[in-house]
Amino acid sequence: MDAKSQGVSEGVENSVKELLGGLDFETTAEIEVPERLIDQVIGQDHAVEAIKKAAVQKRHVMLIGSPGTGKSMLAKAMAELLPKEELEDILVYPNPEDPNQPKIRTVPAGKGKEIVEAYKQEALKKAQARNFFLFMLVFFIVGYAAIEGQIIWGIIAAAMLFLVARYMLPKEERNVPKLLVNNAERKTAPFEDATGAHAGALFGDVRHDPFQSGGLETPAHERVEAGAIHRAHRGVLYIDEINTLTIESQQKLLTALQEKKFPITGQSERSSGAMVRTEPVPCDFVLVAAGNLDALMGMHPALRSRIEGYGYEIYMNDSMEDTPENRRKLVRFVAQEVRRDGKIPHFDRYAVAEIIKEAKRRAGRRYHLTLRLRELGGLVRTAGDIAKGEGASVVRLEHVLAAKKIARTIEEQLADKYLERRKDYRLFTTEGAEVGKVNGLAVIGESAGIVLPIIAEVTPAISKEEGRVIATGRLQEIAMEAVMNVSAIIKKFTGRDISNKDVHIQFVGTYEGVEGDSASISIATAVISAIEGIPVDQSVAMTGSLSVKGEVLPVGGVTQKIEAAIQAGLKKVIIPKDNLDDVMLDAAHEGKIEIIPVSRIDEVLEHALVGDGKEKLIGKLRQIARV
Ligand SMILES: Nc1ncnc2c1ncn2[C@@H]1O[C@H](COP(=O)(O)OP(=O)(O)OP(=O)(O)O)[C@@H](O)[C@H]1O
Repeated sequence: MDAKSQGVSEGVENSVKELLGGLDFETTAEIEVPERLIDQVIGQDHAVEAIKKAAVQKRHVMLIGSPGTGKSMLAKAMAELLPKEELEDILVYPNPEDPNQPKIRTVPAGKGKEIVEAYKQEALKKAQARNFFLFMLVFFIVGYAAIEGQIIWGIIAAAMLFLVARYMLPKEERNVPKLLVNNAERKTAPFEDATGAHAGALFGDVRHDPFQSGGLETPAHERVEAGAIHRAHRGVLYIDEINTLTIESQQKLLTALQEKKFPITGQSERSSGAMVRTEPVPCDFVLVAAGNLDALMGMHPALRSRIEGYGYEIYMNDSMEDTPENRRKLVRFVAQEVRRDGKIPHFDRYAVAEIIKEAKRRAGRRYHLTLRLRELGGLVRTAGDIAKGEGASVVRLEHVLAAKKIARTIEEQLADKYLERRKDYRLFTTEGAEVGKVNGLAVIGESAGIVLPIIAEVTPAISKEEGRVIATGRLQEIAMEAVMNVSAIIKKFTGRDISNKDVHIQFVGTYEGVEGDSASISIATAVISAIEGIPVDQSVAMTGSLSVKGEVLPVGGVTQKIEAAIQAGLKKVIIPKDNLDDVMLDAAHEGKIEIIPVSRIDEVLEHALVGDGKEKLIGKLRQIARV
């Protein structure tokens, strides 16, 4: 469908084209996706280079960074780069000299299965010959007894013979080796994700045998189970949140890394498996350890230094620059995710543009695109599911917008609830004018905006020596500092001596998680309004930090704050001029509020205050500012 038939104006079409980095396509079905996983990784060029080098040199890698930026994807990609020809199968054999120390053999990949099959055939042949002999013997005994008229005794004798043969004679199948690690069907080197694995799953285990004698027991070698370190032999072992492994496990991991082989023994001390210990089992893997910065703290120093000394440590990017090239990569990302999912339809260009807009919004940084691509991929899938549910053959803009409503973060959902509750109590007003009351804006968590009303009252000082600034509501330290700065400005700009006054500032209904000094222009406005007795327009919301010179400085989360103001029904929003480029409203919010960029406090007051006295005050402020 072209722009005209979708009723899209030329202006919108141009901005979509810009968002798509100039790419021209109808749906993502036309976008080429590279074959290899490593070429699909977006925005982590440094990590990709290191992984490629590490794969050639078989080095260990440590990836540190935020969740969902592609750490496990890189580890998987590394497994694809390792040579498949070197893969081996690992077999465990019974040891006639010491049954508790099974033997270990390696053979080229694919051979293991053949060997086990051959042993089984051999055992079957022997068993068949023995059973035939046994059958003949029973037949003769019973036959002979029948001739002698002693059939009952004959049957008893035959049964006993059968039991003896069953339990006493050696069983050929007990000598069949077990295939511990089977690489026959592999198309690439193994990738083992051992995140959160307990010791048994990581280092292998020997199962407990409830029947330990009398010919009923399962031979030790059959009870041996390989661990992730063994299955990762000649491939990649990936462990996320490496610091959550016990120190003992990290120590063992270090030994396995150094020795490149590690015997398997029963992990549970009181089980019969604990007596069994195999010969060392090969585990020549590349370790890709991952985690956030905390992971480094909780890591065994020797293990860390092993990786440092024999590999690469990489810090993952959280965002990438917003360039046409990188936007094109995100277009490819949508195509990749659609193909990977396999069940959702492809996206049309407007839907992809909205995803890229969201990537800008989520970056939380000017001129950047987010690289928390797992979350963005979640949005892609939700939009796909909605489209599919409707029976649509392509995912369109409306599906992405609907998905954005569903795929809200916990913080955003919390903000919704907060807003709902506050509507009940009407903690803020959206019309009229009031003295000393301002609709400030704040963010909770990283992703949700809220309206944060601020009230200021000025009273004669209680203390005889000097007035004080008293802040109530649960203010965090930074906000408290903002209050202090503001009082300095007030003294300077109002020209009034407030040293004999107490200024009370209340953050209405604040709760944990609100922080930052982004409320300082709101505080200043509320206090100035209270001192001068000039009312504040309640249909205005504002955010911005204030310097002691009266400049309005940029703050974080403007988009989310503006969205909160729109949802609260406010008409105008004052933001720092420097934040104008950070505003990334989606289609549902665009044009719903008047955005006023400002760079000085007098501009804030110009737009926020109403009534007499206003012009005089602002004139005075400007005069002071010029001095
Ligand atoms: N840099 C990237 N390039 C392309 N796709 C990505 C990237 N990062 C994440 N993805 C997508 O998100 C999915 C999840 O990412 P992945 O599991 O690799 O994240 P992670 O960093 O290992 O997160 P965690 O530490 O929480 O496990 C990937 O399978 C892929 O679809």
